[in-house]
Amino acid sequence: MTVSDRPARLGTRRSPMATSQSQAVADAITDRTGTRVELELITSYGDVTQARLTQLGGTGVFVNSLREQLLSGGIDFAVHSLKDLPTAPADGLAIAAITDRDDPRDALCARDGRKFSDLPPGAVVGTGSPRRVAQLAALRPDLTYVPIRGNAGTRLGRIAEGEVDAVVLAYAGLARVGRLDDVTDVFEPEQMLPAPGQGALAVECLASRADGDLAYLAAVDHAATRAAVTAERTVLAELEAGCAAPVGAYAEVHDGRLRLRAAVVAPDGSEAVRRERSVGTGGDAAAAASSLGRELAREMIGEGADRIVADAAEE
Ligand SMILES: NCc1[nH]cc(CCC(=O)O)c1CC(=O)O
Repeated sequence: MTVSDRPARLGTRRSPMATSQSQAVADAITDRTGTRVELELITSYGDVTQARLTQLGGTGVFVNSLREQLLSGGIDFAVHSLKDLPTAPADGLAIAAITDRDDPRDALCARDGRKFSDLPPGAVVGTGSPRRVAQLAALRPDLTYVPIRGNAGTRLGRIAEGEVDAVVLAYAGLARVGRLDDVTDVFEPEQMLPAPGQGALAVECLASRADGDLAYLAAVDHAATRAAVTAERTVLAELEAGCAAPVGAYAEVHDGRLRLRAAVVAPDGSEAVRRERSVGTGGDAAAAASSLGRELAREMIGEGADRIVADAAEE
């Protein structure tokens, strides 16, 4: 028998977004490999705390509980939003697959169907992400940016309650919770670069099983997405920045080339380092992607990007 009797246990956070994306990955695995997959709901610290993301002290608040379950054998593999995954590799764990990326852009959901350019001066925009605040402030210093927490539904609720005039969220996340009707504008990468890894999902498991009994997970790996997010995450790692840093990075494969764009923007939008660079994707794509990210980051550091990151971390 090629298909195991016991379904594989996929660990996921409990939020509607997490369970929706985890179910999509579970279905893709079953479609491509015939392996049955069962969701195990895990509560994470990031889900229960009301603290601002920037005050939680470091990266990984959403992934630690899942990783504990992987290491203790409570689950077989976990699905993470790649942008929530720290760039440092975790001891004993491996990224067995990175699935085909969903729309990586950020989206605006505003009262009265307004576009970003139609928001009146002083309008209140809710977002807890320093990357979003910095890039938005660079475009519209005349708006007021306030932190906001909670899942997508809670954040969208703040508009109806009159607390904010608009919120900015990942388009992919809104799609996963069925809230695309709330989107009134979408930011192109030329205006605002997404978080490294935004829109992509990672399947993580014990390193010792990735080439063993869980080798079938490679069936949902997507090579072009893996190359793109490798380049983006290398920029973040080289800048010694975490997921709460004002760093945007986006790479895409086009006509056989991997094009990487990145921006580091001061929290008030007053200062920015933006660069882009591309490389041919023939040969070892993973190696080309990481050297592309490293070279771009070095250029940016030469222009003071590391200082902007360090200053932002002190605020
Ligand atoms: N930090 C929370 C988080 N992690 C992943 C997504 C969106 C989906 C994705 O990028 O895959 C979100 C919500 C948001 O940024 O609006």
